[in-house]
Amino acid sequence: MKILANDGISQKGISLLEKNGFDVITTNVAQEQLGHFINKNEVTGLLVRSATKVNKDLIDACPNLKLVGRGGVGMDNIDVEYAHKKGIQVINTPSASSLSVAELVFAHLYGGVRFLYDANRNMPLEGDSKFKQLKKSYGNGKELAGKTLGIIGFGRIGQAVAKLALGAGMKVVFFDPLLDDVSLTLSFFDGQSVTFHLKKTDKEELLRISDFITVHVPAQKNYVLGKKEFDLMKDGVGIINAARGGVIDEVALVDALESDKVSFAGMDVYESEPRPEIRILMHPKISLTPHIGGATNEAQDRIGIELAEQIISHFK
Ligand SMILES: O=C(O)[C@H](O)COP(=O)(O)O
Repeated sequence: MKILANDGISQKGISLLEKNGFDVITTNVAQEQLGHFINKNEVTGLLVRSATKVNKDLIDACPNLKLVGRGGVGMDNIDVEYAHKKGIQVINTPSASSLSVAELVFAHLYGGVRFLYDANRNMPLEGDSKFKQLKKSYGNGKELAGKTLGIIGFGRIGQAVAKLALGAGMKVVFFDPLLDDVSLTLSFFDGQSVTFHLKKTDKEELLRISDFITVHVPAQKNYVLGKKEFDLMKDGVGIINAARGGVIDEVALVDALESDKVSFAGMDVYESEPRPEIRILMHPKISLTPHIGGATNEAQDRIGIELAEQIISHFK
């Protein structure tokens, strides 16, 4: 059986598949040529990340496709319902990248409260006075410890973020329409553990009391944070979006940054991807990353292995 990993797959995933008799192709075929390539090479399993779109057109063009695997969490680039209708199995790896996304959220948070994104851009090549001036302008940083982190969406990634926050000495509040109380156990390297019991907070209350807000929900039809929500927030709040573009209204976000309602934003995903709007790209109070939440060696290894194991058990 031939598998095309069109957006790449870790070597560990490839090796496991090959050891079990699968033929793995790792070429990146352009969207327009994908249907032709799949048919010509008799590919029956297509693996993707977020770049390749598995839409109705592609599914219709590939009648011999039996499985689509998403290396990652979000399935918004796959027409899952239509694939199922055509008898195609669709799989993903819902938990393999949670910790990596959570760590990126913290990279944005720690970077935000100490102005790292701006300091990097502005460090002078020479000149004592410019250095002194920057030292002063970045002289009112904040500690995360003791502050309140509001987490909207409390699935695997939201909970992984919460664990890091609790470990960093933050107070955590969460809102998730599907959950009430959650117990989280933090395990330490020496085998000790601590369990925290968290109660769901009302969304409005979360917006009012949080010093930082991070969103961890799937792709949405409506904004989760727009003008109405920004208006309710504390002055100087920090905002993180490592979930999906379209979850936060970017026009309202830029307005809130300009009025100092929001002090900084950390963004890994954009309403317009892969080319974010220029006002987002150039904004001095936004820390930007190019959709790399799950892009660590560890997460990609776990993803590759999990995909391979699911494929092996499905076809054997
Ligand atoms: O949904 C996901 O798993 C993340 O957004 C990662 O997307 P990527 O696989 O394109 O990096």
